[in-house]
Amino acid sequence: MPRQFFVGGNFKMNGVAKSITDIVNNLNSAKLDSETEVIGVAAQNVYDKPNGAFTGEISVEQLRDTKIDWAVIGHSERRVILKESDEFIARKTKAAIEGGVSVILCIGETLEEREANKTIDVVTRQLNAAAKELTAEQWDKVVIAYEPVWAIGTGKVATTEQAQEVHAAIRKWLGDAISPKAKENVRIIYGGSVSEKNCRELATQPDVDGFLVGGASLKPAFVDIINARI
Ligand SMILES: O=C(CO)COP(=O)(O)O
Repeated sequence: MPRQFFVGGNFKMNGVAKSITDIVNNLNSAKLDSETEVIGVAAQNVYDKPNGAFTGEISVEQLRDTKIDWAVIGHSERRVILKESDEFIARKTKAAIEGGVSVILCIGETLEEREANKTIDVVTRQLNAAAKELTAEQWDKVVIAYEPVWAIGTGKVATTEQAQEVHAAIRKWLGDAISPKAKENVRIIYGGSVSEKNCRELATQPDVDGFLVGGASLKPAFVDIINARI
């Protein structure tokens, strides 16, 4: 079975009731590619402990209770601004999956790391941390989002070759470190300045299984990105 194309919108800390209602109404009235999985509502974070005195955090159980069954974990804005470590992100990923919440696990290198030819080392380190916590079967509940930090919110998108090269390396890692099944089935999506202009070409790449869209997900053009394959 081919991997189902997967598109998520990451609104980040943007929007108020009126603007989000407009976005949702636009999506509901648009004709969306029925072969693309567009996730409903996802959390942008979750804590690794089940409950307790952790002011400001949200638990997996609380997400499930509000019918949220996806969480974005490890976004570079949390790694960089909130100083979340690979290990903490891995523990949160495990807690989410064990509690029944699927995870969009974000990884990616900074510009400095890319220029030092460390891209594959960095994404492998980030993935290895998650692999320490998860069983091979639990990777069924993970979508990996490769988001080069230098491409996020900058308008500087990775070229199709740059994206495919890293996605292929991640897929190889899945085979070597997890299982042949994970290599075949885990979706690897790209994020970083995806727009209605560049999405079609990126979507032609064999290991680009979808997108995680920031700024453009707040605009009507998000529909064109969801429909990148038609
Ligand atoms: O961070 C992103 C998605 O998680 C990407 O953001 P932009 O699409 O705004 O570059």
